[in-house]
Amino acid sequence: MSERFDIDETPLSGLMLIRRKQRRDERGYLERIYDAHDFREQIGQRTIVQINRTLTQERGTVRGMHFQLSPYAELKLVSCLRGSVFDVAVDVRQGSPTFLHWYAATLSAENGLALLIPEGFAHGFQTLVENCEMLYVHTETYEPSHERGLHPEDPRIGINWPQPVTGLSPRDLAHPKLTDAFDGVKA
Ligand SMILES: Cc1cn([C@H]2C[C@H](O)[C@@H](COP(=O)(O)OP(=O)(O)O[C@H]3O[C@@H](C)C(=O)[C@@H](O)[C@H]3O)O2)c(=O)[nH]c1=O
Repeated sequence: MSERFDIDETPLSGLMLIRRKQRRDERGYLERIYDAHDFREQIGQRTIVQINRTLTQERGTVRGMHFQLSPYAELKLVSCLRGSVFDVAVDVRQGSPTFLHWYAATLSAENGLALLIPEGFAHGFQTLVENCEMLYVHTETYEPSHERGLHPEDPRIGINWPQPVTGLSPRDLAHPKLTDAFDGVKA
């Protein structure tokens, strides 16, 4: 039990839904984004190596679905600090009973929700309003040669995006759709 967070399991083992508990006073609030002690079970021996922030201006924009291959596979804590996003993780773990299942949560500053996404998941999101800011806490360095992606509209995954998918980057548009040959990654 943590004073700073609710940490809940999702239907996909290892993928955790986090809720930040704000400390409010007349000035506003303080909330913790990451806590090595509270997340010790999930983080294990990993270390935080980078923290990134993005701004996405247009509503409906999708970024994703991204993951890195071993030895750069990573756990990431994904939080929304402004706006509201439909945040999605897809299980791509070889042999997983929930292989290619997806889980989504609406993340916003107001609801204080975040996803803690371990190795073996692809991640992406769709902005539900304009000007969404995301904060990523990563346990591995960015290694473009080991980056891979799933197409956000891959019919084999069937993510139920709340809005038409727009704003894909050239890289995300080029993600190939899955074939039977894809049996996942070692997590
Ligand atoms: C991810 C990343 C990108 N970059 C550079 C590469 C490029 O010039 C620019 C934008 O990169 P991208 O197009 O990959 O950005 P983006 O599409 O926002 O990538 C992100 O998407 C979400 C869904 C995630 O889960 C993140 O981990 C990350 O993959 O920033 C870094 O320098 N460091 C990084 O860690």
